[in-house]
Amino acid sequence: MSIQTDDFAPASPRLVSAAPSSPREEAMERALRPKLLDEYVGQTKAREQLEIFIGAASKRGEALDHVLLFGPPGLGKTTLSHIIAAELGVNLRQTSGPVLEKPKDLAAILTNLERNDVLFIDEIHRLSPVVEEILYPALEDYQIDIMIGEGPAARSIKLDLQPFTLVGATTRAGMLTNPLRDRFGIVARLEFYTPEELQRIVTRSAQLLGASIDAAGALEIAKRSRGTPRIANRLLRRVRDFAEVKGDGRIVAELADRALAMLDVDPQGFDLMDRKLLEAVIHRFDGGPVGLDNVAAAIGEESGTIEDVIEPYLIQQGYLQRTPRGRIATLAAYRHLGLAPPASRGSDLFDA
Ligand SMILES: Nc1ncnc2c1ncn2[C@@H]1O[C@H](COP(=O)(O)OP(=O)(O)OP(=O)(O)O)[C@@H](O)[C@H]1O
Ligand SMILES: [Mg+2]
Repeated sequence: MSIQTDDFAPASPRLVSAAPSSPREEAMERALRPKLLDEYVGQTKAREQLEIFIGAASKRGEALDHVLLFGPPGLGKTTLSHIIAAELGVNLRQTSGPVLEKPKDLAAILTNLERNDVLFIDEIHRLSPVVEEILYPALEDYQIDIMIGEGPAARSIKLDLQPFTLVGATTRAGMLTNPLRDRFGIVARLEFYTPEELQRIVTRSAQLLGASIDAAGALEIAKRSRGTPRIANRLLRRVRDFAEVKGDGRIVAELADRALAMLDVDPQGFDLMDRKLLEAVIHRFDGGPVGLDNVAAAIGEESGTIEDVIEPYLIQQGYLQRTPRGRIATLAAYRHLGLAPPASRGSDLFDA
């Protein structure tokens, strides 16, 4: 009997979590992934940079400079790494920081790369220091030093590699060591998408899924997706289910609104977790400033998850501020929760 891996997914994964929630969802994502730069919506700055550098490298028949992609989960880092390889017309070899336990794991991959191939290392901030060490000469001179033999007879030999491009992805650029960061010639920071960009993504995905949607329906989903394509595609699938059961299958704004309200995704795209975080800062810590660890303890969430997944969007949207003294809830947060801001607060803290 075959086992459905989906059965092991948490019973109710956070609907607007930016992380993929199940193997089934990952398969769906692969199907919706744009394959070429032209289909990749938004991220104008990163796209323009890459277009030029990829064009130039291809023209010269050289390997593209090493690329670092960073930004919150679900914004398209993995997608972009596949596109880079496809645009260069080379193979993509994919691995991740935590998978590469020993130097020889990385050496095996490096020595098997063909000329100008792309090596994609996801979660590159989690490389172990010994593995990172052999990466430096590989990136700089396309060479690695490996040890052969053991004990007193052991010696190190240099091996030449084919020229290649490392594409590193991370949600935490701040956790990269300086020597590693310095070795990337191209650094692209992925930004949250605008509602209009997400509307294009939702429309395209609906087409691929054979779902019927109008422009306003797509925009309603887009506005409630926390600036994140992964969430937009997930909400689209849920709304489509709703449309098939409660409507005539067509996704229009009013139906999308009803479906998302039922799923507890509010008009800003915030879910229970976002509201819990803002409420904790306001009610338990008088609006802040409060340290990350205290917030984490108050809402029972890991501080890493708060920092990488929950708070970047709240900060970008101006609901939360990160200051040296801790997190502060802004006036917008009070308003969003229907609360009166404390009179004692200087209004200079808040954006008007
Ligand atoms: N620019 C884009 N245009 C269209 N679709 C996109 C774009 N970026 C991402 N997507 C969609 O969002 C999904 C998630 O993207 P992806 O897996 O590349 O994110 P990620 O940044 O690698 O996330 P993580 O940090 O979790 O690894 C993809 O399946 C893809 O369909
Ligand atoms: Mg990824």
